[in-house]
Amino acid sequence: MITAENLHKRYGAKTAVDGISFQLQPGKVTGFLGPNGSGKSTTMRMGVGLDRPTSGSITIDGKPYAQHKAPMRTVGAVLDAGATHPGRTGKAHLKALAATHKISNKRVQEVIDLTGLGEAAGKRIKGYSLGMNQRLGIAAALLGDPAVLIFDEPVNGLDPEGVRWVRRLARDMAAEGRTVFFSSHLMSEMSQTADHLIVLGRGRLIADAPIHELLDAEDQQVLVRTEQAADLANALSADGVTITHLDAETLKVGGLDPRIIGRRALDTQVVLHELAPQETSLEDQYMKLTGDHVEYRSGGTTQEATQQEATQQEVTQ
Ligand SMILES: Nc1ncnc2c1ncn2[C@@H]1O[C@H](COP(=O)(O)OP(=O)(O)OP(=O)(O)O)[C@@H](O)[C@H]1O
Repeated sequence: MITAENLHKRYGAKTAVDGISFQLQPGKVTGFLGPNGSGKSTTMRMGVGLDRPTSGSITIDGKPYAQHKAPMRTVGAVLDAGATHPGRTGKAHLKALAATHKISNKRVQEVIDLTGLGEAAGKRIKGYSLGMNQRLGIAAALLGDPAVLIFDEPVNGLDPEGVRWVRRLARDMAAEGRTVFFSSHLMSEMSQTADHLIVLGRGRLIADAPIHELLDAEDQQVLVRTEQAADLANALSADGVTITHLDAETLKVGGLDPRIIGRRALDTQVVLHELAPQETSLEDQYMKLTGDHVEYRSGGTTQEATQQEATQQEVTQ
């Protein structure tokens, strides 16, 4: 279990993490989302003792990382997959790490097999592709068979097969009862991998919820097709209901459950040709949540920026 309590980190005048609290549960993949510079890596680094909180705490199973006697057996982390000795072979690197925790060579071979490093394990790390480096980082994290896994952007630079592999690994590890904390800014990745999401914006917590809640909580839109669009719009109109006429026979309805729309149509003898709830994508949801918390914005027109701000206002209202 990973617990953050009022965690702060400042670098000089820069506040990287601004008073966040959360508790991650075992048996779940928790996705850690946020725009560039929002404090994800800093939080993870503090989790494994590579950075010290300015105030507050982050603990693993009730203790700061550094106080665990055999940290590799408690937490496996992939924070900077490139942090290896380039002249060593992957296997030598893993053996050296294993030796620090009295982990057997048998286990070294197990993680080599588990991560699909295969023959590459016998080659020097300097010749590794980004994907091989990621696999090596993950192999190192798994060496101590830890109950907590912290992966910072583990799918970065991986090919589609590699991405699928990491996704499956994260799910399998959680299914075994481990706590899996996984950062990415690929929303599609999160929607397929995470059970729970923690979203940061400019160092602050802006969401901490099961993924389905983030998707369902949104005012779901329902597409309705009928030749009696005007009659149906009349029957549905009420406070809190938004109705957009997309064309003469198509309405987009917000603020009403599709079952209620169907029931009203029946009551008013309107024949429906289509009644289709529109999926809110995690991507949309994420843009809405973080719209106001982006530190590094890519060049866009003023209109785009204004629209983004308008969207944010809708969310906060
Ligand atoms: N060692 C450091 N010294 C000074 N500022 C830092 C340091 N590390 C991080 N920062 C700043 O803290 C903020 C948070 O950075 P962090 O790397 O944690 O964000 P992130 O969410 O992981 O971003 P990304 O998705 O780009 O990796 C950024 O503004 C960053 O520039």
